Amino acid sequence: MAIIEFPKDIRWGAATAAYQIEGAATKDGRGLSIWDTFSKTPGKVLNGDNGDIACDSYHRYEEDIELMKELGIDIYRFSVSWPRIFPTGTGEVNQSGLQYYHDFVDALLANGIEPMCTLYHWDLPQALQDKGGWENRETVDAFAEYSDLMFKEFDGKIKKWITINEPWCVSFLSNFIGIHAPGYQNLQLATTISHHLLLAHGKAVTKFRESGLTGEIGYAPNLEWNEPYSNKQEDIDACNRGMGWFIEWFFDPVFKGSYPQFMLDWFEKKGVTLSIQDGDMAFIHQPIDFVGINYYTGSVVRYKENHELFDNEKVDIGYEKTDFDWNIYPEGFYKALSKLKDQYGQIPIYITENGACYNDGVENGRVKDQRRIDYLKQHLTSLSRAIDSGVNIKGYLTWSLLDNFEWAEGYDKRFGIIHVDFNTLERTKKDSYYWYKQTIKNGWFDMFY
Ligand SMILES: CCOCCOc1ccc(-c2cn(C[C@@H]3NC[C@@H](O)[C@H]3O)nn2)cc1
Repeated sequence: MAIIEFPKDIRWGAATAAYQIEGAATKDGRGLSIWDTFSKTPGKVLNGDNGDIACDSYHRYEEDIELMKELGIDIYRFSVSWPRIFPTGTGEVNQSGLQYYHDFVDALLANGIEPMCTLYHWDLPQALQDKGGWENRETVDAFAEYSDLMFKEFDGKIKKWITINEPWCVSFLSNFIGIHAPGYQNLQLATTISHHLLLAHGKAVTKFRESGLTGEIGYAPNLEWNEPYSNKQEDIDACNRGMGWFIEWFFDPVFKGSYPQFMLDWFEKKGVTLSIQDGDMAFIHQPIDFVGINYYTGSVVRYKENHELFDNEKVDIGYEKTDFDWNIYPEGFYKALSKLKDQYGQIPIYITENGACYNDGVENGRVKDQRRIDYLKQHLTSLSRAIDSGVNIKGYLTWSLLDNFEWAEGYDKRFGIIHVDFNTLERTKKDSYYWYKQTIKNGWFDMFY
């Protein structure tokens, strides 16, 4: 017996995002997003998949909420499709879009499930991209306008707001590595965008505070753990640069009011500079109520001269991997959360994404995804270790409730605890759904059962 137990007041939830599950891409006045454009650009998304239909949750959310209710979660993280509210990103409001989210949120509340709303989960209105997207500071102000409208429109219904999901993915994965929308490969552009995203976060927080509305607001960075291959300083430094790209670069401005000097110096060596205007850091640095942490994987990393962006390389030392070919590295989850506490103090943390890609199918009405159960056990154990070590964990929301559109991987990569047949849209509860349901009910689990 190895019982892993959780505090009685921890929140248990699940997470999704608009473009990945809603479908109804042109329904009821929704405008185009950069992911509508990107997914229909040949070669960008595996199998040419797109979000036109996805899980059709736009029409099936009542069924999804029934599944959430049976699961026993008390909080559900979803995102709002910005182009459903402002079809061109700013200006005229689409009342049908607002009404859809009122109907959805009302149904959550009627079923005793608290909505946690992500305002930006990557589906930038294409009309804003056409004017430079996140490189253009006008997009920052458009986001503040959109956020302000949402705060006031949903006052009293939504009390947990997330401004930006995974700013590292939005900036560097999408504009330097280039595998996500809009798909550029320019380090200066990506770094400028990372600053504008944090500024957008800050201006939205300002709007929220000025509104005087009740509720909590935060953002949801993602991070990967880097474990030094050896105790050689060059390997340790190589890991710190790799993690600095996810942690210090996106945490220091918010929690310390400045970018980390070691990262600024490194970027300067790469010919990259940041144009920070007067007042920017004050917006970014203002207090927030929680931080959402998205964790999936970690790697062993060592120094490699003149290699990639940070003179480092991942070393595959044979860790078991998910069907996304990511290391299963639960130790990194515990170490990352401990690092956040050591460096930034007792900020309230919600785990806003954690889960695994396993592509098990339906056999005789059942999905035997034991590997996902094992992944969840290992990572929830790391979470328990972090809680026992004093990390201020407020909740855990698994990614994801449903199999969905996994960006550049399309529907090929399944993260759900509920299987979705993308031909029939039939939902099938996986073994992991039942395991998670029991764990939520008990508030504990047995590692070996
Ligand atoms: C070829 C080089 O590749 C470099 C790294 O490439 C990636 C790709 C993907 C990710 C990635 C995907 N996810 C899951 C999502 N989080 C938000 C939610 O929408 C989930 O769908 N998190 N991180 C990271 C890095």
